[in-house]
Amino acid sequence: MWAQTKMNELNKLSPMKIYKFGGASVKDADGVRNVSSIINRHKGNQLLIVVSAMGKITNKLEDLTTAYLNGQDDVHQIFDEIKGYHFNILNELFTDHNHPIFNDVANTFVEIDWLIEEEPNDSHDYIYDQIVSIGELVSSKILAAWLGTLRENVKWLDARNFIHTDNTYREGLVNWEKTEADIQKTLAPLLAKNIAVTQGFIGNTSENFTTTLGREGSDYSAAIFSACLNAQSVTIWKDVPGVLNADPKWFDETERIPQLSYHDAIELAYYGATVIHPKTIKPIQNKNIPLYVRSFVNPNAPGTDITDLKDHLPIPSFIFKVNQVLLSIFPKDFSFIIEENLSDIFSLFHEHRIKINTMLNSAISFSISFDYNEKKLQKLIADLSKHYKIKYNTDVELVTIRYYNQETIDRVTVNKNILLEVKSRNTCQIVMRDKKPTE
Ligand SMILES: Nc1ncnc2c1ncn2[C@@H]1O[C@H](COP(=O)(O)OP(=O)(O)O)[C@@H](O)[C@H]1O
Ligand SMILES: N[C@@H](CC(=O)OP(=O)(O)O)C(=O)O
Repeated sequence: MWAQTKMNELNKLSPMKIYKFGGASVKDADGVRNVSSIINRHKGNQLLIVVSAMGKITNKLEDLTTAYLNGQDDVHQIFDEIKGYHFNILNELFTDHNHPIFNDVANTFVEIDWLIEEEPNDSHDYIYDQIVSIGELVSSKILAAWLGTLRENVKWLDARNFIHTDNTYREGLVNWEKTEADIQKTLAPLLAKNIAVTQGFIGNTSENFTTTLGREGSDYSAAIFSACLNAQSVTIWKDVPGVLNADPKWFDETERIPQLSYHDAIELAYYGATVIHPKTIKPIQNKNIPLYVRSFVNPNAPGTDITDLKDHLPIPSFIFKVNQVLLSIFPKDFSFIIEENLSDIFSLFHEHRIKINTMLNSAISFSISFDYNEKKLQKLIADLSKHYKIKYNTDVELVTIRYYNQETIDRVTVNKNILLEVKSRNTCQIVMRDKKPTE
């Protein structure tokens, strides 16, 4: 009660805002300039900027990790490409090559140099986090340095001093109590006098080792900071005009959703609308903080406001996932699938870190669709086959329609064979594949 009153007072006095910029927004020097000009429109302090690694650098850092762990010859070549990419951006931004940012970035990369000199004896997930986190550290340093040429009171902050996690490397679980305490004690007073640039995606264990929060986790970082600061709002700047009723990469005619409830946003993100990371909404919903999705290409355009709106989505929304596996599991003796079998099956999915996208059970089979990954699939099948008979199809698609009707189902299933269909009151999921020309 006391803490809540104190937080409300703090909020009244210092209405902080959070801006989150993803990799696409800072993929080159023009991107850094554009992002800085968006930030620069904000008057005064009390702004925290959360930034991801530049462009597709996280994928490149993943390649580097794999090459190092496998002892491949191209480790140094991949690392040089990563460094070259960042130094090209720096050279384009800063004419003064004595600017301290050049050394700062070089020193950050030295962490990787030291690591890859040694044999990879630590756990693979630990090594992954130590390498991949460098992407966010470098991008935030570059953005802060460039912003510092445009305005005063810009501070670079290490998110690892605030976001505390357990030691589940690659999927750090946030210690909310410790995180909130540090953010309120140290970050809130700093933001009163500065605007700060920090990293998405990364955290720290109690033993001071870097963790990551799961791929695409920077939106989630922005939500953690917002919730712990009791911020006035959080804005995530994207390459799209807002949340649309389908991914424009797959759908030609999309519509922007101007207002969205937290509830619908959670559902869309959960089913795979990649515009928002699924973990993002809950922390800010708990504090009733509005989430604005805006276009960094057109920063004055209206976008989408995600709030505690009571109305549901005004139009049906579609989420496509390609490259799915549909796997059906049968008891070897053709007995019924019972709770004990389900418990076995779910444990194996959990053990192999496979996220279930949809499932359906019948008397003698249980069918599940999930993202295709050859290695994980083969290991899962090997384990399941000990007790069950397995049938599976790869290369199938999953479409989820929120607020569906027959017309929308007919629209997405033209020339498709439906392999599985699951309906709840508001959501329909269909696993399907292209009809063969003879069908
Ligand atoms: N319903 C949707 N509305 C808008 N964009 C969507 C939707 N579903 C998927 N997307 C995709 O999300 C992308 C933006 O998210 P993402 O690439 O993760 O951003 P960032 O990495 O910059 O944070 C868009 O380019 C778009 O292809
Ligand atoms: N760079 C990390 C974290 C992230 O969220 O990035 P982005 O905001 O560009 O999706 C990743 O690619 O997974």
